[in-house]
Amino acid sequence: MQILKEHAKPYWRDITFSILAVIVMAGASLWQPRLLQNIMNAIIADNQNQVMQYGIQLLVLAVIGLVAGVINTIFAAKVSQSIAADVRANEYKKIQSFSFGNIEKFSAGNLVVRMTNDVNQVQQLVMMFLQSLTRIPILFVGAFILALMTLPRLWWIVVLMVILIALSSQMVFKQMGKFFTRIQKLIDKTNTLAKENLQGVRVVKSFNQEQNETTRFTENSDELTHVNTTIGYLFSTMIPMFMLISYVAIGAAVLFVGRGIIQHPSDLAAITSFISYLMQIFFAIMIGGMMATFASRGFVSLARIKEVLDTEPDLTYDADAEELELSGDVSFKNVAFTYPGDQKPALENISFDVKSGEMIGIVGATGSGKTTLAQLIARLYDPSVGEVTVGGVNLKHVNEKSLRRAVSYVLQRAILFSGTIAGNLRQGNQGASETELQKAAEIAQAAEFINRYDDNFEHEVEERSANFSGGQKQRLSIARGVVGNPKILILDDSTSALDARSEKLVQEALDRDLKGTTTFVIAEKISSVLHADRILVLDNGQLVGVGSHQELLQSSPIYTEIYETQKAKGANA
Ligand SMILES: Nc1ncnc2c1ncn2[C@@H]1O[C@H](COP(=O)(O)OP(=O)(O)OP(=O)(O)O)[C@@H](O)[C@H]1O
Repeated sequence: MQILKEHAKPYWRDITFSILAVIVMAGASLWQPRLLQNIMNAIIADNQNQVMQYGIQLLVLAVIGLVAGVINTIFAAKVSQSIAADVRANEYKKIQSFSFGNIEKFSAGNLVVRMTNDVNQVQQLVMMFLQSLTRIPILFVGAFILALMTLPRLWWIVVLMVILIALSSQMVFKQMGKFFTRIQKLIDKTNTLAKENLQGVRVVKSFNQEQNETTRFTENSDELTHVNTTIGYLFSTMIPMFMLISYVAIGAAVLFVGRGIIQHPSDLAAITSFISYLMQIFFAIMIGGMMATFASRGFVSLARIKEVLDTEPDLTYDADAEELELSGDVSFKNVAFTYPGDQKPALENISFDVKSGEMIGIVGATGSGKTTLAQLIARLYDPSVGEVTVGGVNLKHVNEKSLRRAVSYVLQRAILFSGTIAGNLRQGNQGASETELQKAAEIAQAAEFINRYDDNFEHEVEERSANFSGGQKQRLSIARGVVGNPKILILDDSTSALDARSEKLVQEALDRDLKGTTTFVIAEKISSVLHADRILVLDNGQLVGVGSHQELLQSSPIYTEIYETQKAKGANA
């Protein structure tokens, strides 16, 4: 609720107009039966003048109600759309401040649902609130009082009908509330399944998993349909049930009034207006109940959005930290790191110093902690123990801009964004000139294929970069990494999709053109780091060897074993 209050503040004027319009609407609805009663009495009394007078009043009232309805809808739609847009923007802004760890905790798919489906629910909640929240109580209380005033001796019919409808609607709506929570969870799951399936479409197809994937998705989708249908059934039984109660009430009223109608002819007009009020009470309870149930769905969404907005980024930058030109020196001092929720540390007791301009290879078995180490240099996570410094500055106190300018991290999986090649490369350096783009592309061995396009760097990158091969994506990703001429470049297995010749050309170009840059090359194949100044050998999260290739062959059994195994397989040919 706090979120709604905060986001509603800028729109208080529109909200006031909308609520005023709704009050007028409710007033018009309540006054209509009264006027009809007056018209009928005038007809019975054969007073043509009064019939005309009330008839005109009825017409004016209808127009007022209509205009108020339109005004209410316009303002309610405007306010609900604006609040939803603000909530969505704030959520997006918050998510941008999240660390890797924060995002992993929610999962990307789940965050997308919280920014789309949940925001839509909140928008509907606001709309409903502005259209019905004031109207329903006014209508209920007004119709209740007016019904009693119209035919006071039938008070017991009104009270009995209210009790019966309220009790049965409470039963039905309580049941529905449970289903709405379940629907939300199923929508989350459906989205995750669809996203996983489409993103991993190549795996699905190559492993012939279409049938299994379809079954998994269908089961979930069927359950969603089942819950939605059950809600539909509940509605379809609820409405006739409520109608029955109100018709019995109307029947009773007609019966009791009908007996004395000859003695009291004015009761004929009163009974029509009494019936109208009974119907208004009935609709107020039913719509109020429905609103409360739908609102419960909106409140579930609000709570999910609140969870995102209330999450503190677990990695923040000191706003007062001075912007510096960081050097390429990197130090790890007794660093240990455990992923959130994990028991076992991914890295333990890591210490080393790297000087500007050095080329450092990082090798080790799968899961030994190579990527984790690289992520600590780029400050995607903070170490659990110890400290990491870049250019002599502890990363916990570094200026964010300085760090991003100094460190460029080319990820294991090349990810490009839809747009143009130039747009993607400039993510590494917004102000890069055409010449700088060309230079970066040449280092990454991407110039050759980019220059083959008529539109060169303006060539389009499709969604999920589907129009590029794995090797081309990696080259573009490397080009993006070097275009800013970083002080520190981390290549996390970034040449794995390149043939041996291209890989060698990239390494030679890096040696030649990024001379002062400290380069960390994470590689599965030792052949990729043979020429490194030093190689760090990781094993099960521990640093078990540091030295040149030749030194490690003398000093590190683990390194020698990996090297020999790869040599035997011809991997380093
Ligand atoms: N996001 C994560 N959450 C929890 N545990 C993780 C996460 N990422 C990695 N790990 C765990 O941390 C350990 C080190 O993983 P890391 O990715 O650093 O290894 P790696 O040497 O780079 O492996 P590879 O060569 O396969 O890329 C592994 O045991 C892995 O399961």
